[in-house]
Amino acid sequence: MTKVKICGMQTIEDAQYAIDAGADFIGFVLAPSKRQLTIDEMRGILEKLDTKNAGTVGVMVNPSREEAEEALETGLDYIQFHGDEAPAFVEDFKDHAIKAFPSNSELGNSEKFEYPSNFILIDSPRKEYYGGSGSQFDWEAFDQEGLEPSRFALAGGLKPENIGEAISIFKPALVDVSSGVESDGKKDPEKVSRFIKNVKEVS
Ligand SMILES: O=C(O)c1ccccc1NCC(=O)[C@H](O)[C@H](O)COP(=O)(O)O
Repeated sequence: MTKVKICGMQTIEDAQYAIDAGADFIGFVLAPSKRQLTIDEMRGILEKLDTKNAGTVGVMVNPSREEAEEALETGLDYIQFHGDEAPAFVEDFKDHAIKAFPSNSELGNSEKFEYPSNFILIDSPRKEYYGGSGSQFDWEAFDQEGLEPSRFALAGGLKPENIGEAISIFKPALVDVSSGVESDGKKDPEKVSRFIKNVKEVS
């Protein structure tokens, strides 16, 4: 079954709602973003959250080794490396790593899959920030050759209305959403529930 990550959590209530609605992973953005949290703010949420049914992910862009280690020390399960991190850097966080690439990355799929990470996430091209744009990339033009299905994660403009089609095209192991489950810039419980329900229905 396709797993679901709901990203861009900013409050305990939103994070707990997503977990209780069936999210497999919840994400906190620790990089420049309209959703950015400090490590201390994220720690404050994690301390109060019942996370036994979901993995927790901190999204970082080109962090130093010390910053990534500090984030993991809060009890996070994974760091999502959303910048231009090298394979050797990600290797040091093996078993706790998701590596993201924009769909227009110059790296071939086999080079991406050489990264020693739990998931390889394909997101839309970068805009103002490195992720969370809410834009869908050209699914038909994207070459899936070389993608390793058990580690392939899909993001970029996903929403309750298009997630069924996305799963039928890509058959990803994980789907990741932020903007598509928001209204007026805040997580919308109805959209979060509908997104998760639609994923479970088709996978
Ligand atoms: O969400 C952000 O604001 C963000 C900013 C900088 C780097 C990464 C960011 N998000 C990472 C995610 O995992 C998002 O879920 C992913 O980019 C998809 O976002 P969306 O297109 O809004 O669903």
